[in-house]
Amino acid sequence: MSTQNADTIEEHTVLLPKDYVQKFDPDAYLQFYFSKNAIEDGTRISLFALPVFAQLMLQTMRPSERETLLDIGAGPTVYSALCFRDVAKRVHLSDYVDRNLEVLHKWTRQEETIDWVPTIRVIKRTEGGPVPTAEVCREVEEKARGLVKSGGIHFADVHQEVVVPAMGDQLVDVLVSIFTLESACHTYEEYCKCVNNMMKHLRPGGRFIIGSVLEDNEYNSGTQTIFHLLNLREQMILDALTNAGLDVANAKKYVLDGEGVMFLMATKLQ
Ligand SMILES: C[S@@+](CC[C@H](N)C(=O)[O-])C[C@H]1O[C@@H](n2cnc3c(N)ncnc32)[C@H](O)[C@@H]1O
Repeated sequence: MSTQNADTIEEHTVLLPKDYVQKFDPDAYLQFYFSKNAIEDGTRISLFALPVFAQLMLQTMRPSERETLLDIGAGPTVYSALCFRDVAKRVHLSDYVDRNLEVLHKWTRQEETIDWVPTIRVIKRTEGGPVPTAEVCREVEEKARGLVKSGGIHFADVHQEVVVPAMGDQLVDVLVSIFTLESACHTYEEYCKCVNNMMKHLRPGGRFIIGSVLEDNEYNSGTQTIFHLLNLREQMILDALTNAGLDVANAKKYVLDGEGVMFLMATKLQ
């Protein structure tokens, strides 16, 4: 996700975790990562890993064990709801930035946001089967939208003891967080604390799914707005998850070296 190369090192401002509320632009982010061109140009590793995890959950958990899913730091994106539409009955999307939550609300009202069909096509390709028709894509999106309407759209702050206050005492069966903690944290100590905070929303025996950037210092959130990332080695993430009570030894993990990302699904120990 770095924007520098050796020949053209340019001075640029790197925004910090505290700048998300002021400076994160949901439209620029969606355009940069989820527009038709962006989806067709690059591999979205998440759209490969999440459907694989979804399939695994369908095979290993009874329907009654996977009713609720919470995505922490979803930003303006709905791809977790799209990927896990057959896994859960209720999907809760949450984020720190009100503008992101507004975009999610717009999507539930079927108002114009980004066109999710290119993303749905990639998800369907990962799931296998024929190239989906426009009607199939519409059904996938409608199902995901229904799940989010049954769940909710909530404020989240990973730095708080109670990350998503709107969840109250309700523990979820599946907790998802993609590219959020390394964006929200300055130090590894903070990171470990935030993992512990998040994990309080997951029931023992439930699944935690994390997507993380590895060993990078910054990323482009669209229109050359560069945000800081906490530089994490894989082992640092595994240690934080182990200490937070996850069964890391038996986790399902994808590390894509060329891409500098890791996706992992682990069970919360009883
Ligand atoms: C790189 S984006 C990832 C968005 C989405 N999960 C995805 O995969 O495209 C990082 C997200 O972290 C959110 N974030 C930043 N600080 C946060 C905090 N303290 N608590 C929760 N989320 C936060 C931002 O608002 C932003 O949506």
